[in-house]
Amino acid sequence: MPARRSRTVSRRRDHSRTTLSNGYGRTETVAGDKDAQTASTASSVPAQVREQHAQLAEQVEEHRFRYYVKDQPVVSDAEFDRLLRSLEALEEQHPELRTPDSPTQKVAGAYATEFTAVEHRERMLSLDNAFDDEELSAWADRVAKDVGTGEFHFLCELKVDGLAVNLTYEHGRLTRAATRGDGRTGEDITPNVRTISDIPERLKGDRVPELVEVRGEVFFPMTGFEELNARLVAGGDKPFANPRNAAAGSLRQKDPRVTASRPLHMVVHGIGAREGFDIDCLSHAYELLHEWGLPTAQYNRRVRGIDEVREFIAYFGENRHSVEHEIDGVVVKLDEIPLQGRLGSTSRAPRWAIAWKYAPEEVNTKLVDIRVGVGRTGRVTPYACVEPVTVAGSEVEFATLHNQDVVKAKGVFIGDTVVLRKAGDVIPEILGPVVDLRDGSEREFVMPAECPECGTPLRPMKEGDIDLRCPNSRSCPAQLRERLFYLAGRKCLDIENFGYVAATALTQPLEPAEPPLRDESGLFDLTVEELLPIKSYVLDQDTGLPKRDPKTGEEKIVTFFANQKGEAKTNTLAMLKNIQEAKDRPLARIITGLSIRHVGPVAAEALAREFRSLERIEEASEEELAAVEGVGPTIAASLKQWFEEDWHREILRRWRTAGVRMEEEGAGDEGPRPLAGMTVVVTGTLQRYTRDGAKEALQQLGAKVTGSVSKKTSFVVVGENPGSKYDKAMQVKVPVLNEDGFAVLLEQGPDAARDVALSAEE
Ligand SMILES: NC(=O)c1ccc[n+]([C@@H]2O[C@H](COP(=O)([O-])OP(=O)(O)OC[C@H]3O[C@@H](n4cnc5c(N)ncnc54)[C@H](O)[C@@H]3O)[C@@H](O)[C@H]2O)c1
Ligand SMILES: [Zn+2]
Repeated sequence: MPARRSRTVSRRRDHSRTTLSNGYGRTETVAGDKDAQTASTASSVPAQVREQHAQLAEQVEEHRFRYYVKDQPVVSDAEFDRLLRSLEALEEQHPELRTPDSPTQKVAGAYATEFTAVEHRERMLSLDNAFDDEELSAWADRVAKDVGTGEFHFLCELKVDGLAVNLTYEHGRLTRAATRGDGRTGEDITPNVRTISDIPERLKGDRVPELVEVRGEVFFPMTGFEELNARLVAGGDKPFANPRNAAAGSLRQKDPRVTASRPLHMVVHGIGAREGFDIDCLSHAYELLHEWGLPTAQYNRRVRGIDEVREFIAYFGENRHSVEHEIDGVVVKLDEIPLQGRLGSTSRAPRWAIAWKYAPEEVNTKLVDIRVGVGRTGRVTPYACVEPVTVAGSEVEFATLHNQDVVKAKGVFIGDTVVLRKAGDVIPEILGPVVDLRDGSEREFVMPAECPECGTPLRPMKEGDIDLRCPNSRSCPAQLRERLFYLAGRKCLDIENFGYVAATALTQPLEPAEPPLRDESGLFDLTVEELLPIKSYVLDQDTGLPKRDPKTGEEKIVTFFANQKGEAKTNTLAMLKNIQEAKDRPLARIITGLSIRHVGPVAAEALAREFRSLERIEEASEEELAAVEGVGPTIAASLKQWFEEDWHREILRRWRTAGVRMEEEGAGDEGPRPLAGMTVVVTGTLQRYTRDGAKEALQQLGAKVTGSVSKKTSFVVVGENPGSKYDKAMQVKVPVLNEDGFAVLLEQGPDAARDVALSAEE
């Protein structure tokens, strides 16, 4: 890099006024006072409009400075885009205001004094945006018109949300890397970029060019973001508000060792100055760059017409999160390079490309409070209450925070402005705080010592657990309500007309004093007479707090089961009928509904398949439980603990008395169970049975099928290519059956099978 090209920026604070003076040099300015004065004397634009324009321009400049130079924006991209759009609209009405100095006319960005300023050989531009289909079509029409009669293609690319870099390769060697800066001059970040493993130091192959400027986006993968913030906070440093800022902040470091410690990646999305090779299309250029070892995008698609562009946009609108980096849109480009030249560029953006923006998934909002909720297994989880905002099409008021360590790791304080993200159907989450907006009034979250609903002191279930729990599992109103709601829900008994309000009313009525249910044992004994007098709050499912009437502000109280005449509502009768019908649900659903810690639908299925009745599960030893595929030691221990509680066994007793079927259908009436109590392991490939088929045949006869061989194993059945289980069986002297021996076991029973078993001595 020739020295005459570089200079530090501090000396470049020349014409007109800057909006911020904090030691950073800035090339961007709002229209200087002098311009404004000359213009105001000669123009018809009212002073008020002029003032409004100046203010807007200043705001835009300030936000750009915070975004590009400080890597700490204080507003969301959507908010920023709105500001810029209003500025453009104002200039549309009053074209005189659109001076070359206006922020609408320039490539946004600047360069900080910490870095050496370097000039790009070819300018780096921004992109024009399309926010709706009309804007997209207008652009495409214009391209078609300017291209004329010739054939052309669109190249669709993902718009990676990171920061732009320019890599200069001379004779195949990386000689310089720079940020975009103001488009002409960027910051020299060569040592930092050399630490990114995606970016080759030398280009591969024997056709490397004399010179090429490669443009791309450096990004921070979503998966590494939480970890980075946790690390920063633990070290007393400020967390980043989102992955984009983390990428920019990590790359723009004085000390490249810091950059090296961050998991940065790059995707190539353009080409600048070049010598020593020719290309006809951008897509071909990417192929070349790929051959040279550069990280080109894998999702680009070259298409013929705007309809195919729309398909691409729609596809990635749906599959936005299948990509390893954040995307905020799609960039559509004219692929043919000579035609690009014919269309040319404005002062800030090429006319041959446009960026389609997807609806933003990130917004800034205020973190009003952090409260805790109690789940059905007693786990107490902090959640964020934010000033309501609309994001990804829905209004968000709460975001999950998982546990107190997560709150700490995110580095957020109550009172912070935070970046909230809602991606698709995913539960909203808080990414990070906007540290630059703190005023000192923010306070750290402290985990409460007591259950917010029953006042019992919270504690970890066992030593070393991060999660705190309310140990009052039987009568903590929150736990009981959540358990009942879950029990009645889709995954379990699937009782219609039994939702959160019913669960609340049955367990914590305001009237009468005595609730119909003190735990779930009485569920099947409920009578209509008990339900009619009940009055209760309507609790918010997210917070557990009473909902209020929006008009009066008063807490809502409902008579949920009776109509105004005091008679049962249709829904109430339907609910009671549905409860009775639920007695016949499959065993797995009943098990799931017990809210045994760690026992979800999958484990419940495995247990039901293996033991076929709740009684047998209760009788099984911890070892036997753990041996079941899909169960394992944690769940086995949890099951044992659960059955130790008297009130848990009482639930089962009362349900049984009420007629709940606690056995697998057909259990008990499938005839003799000659293999009851036996444990069998199947290994290797059998000819006449699939693995599952063999298992089922054994289970029907009462045997338990497990995955590991021990002294207690009754038989090991071996097919072709058995593994170490066969050796183990020989070692511990368990009878081994080949496929014929297996048939004997199924048809004639264990004694006959023992006679035909292969023994260790053989
Ligand atoms: N929150 C704030 O305060 C704030 C301030 C300034 C800018 N911004 C945000 O920054 C963006 C505007 O920045 P901009 O002027 O760089 O324009 P832009 O992001 O709309 O488009 C240009 C940039 O897109 C990037 N890009 C990603 N994928 C690309 C691809 N496949 N092909 C070509 N380019 C690709 C390049 O880095 C290029 O420089 C907006 O999203 C804006 O909201 C936010
Ligand atoms: Zn409690």
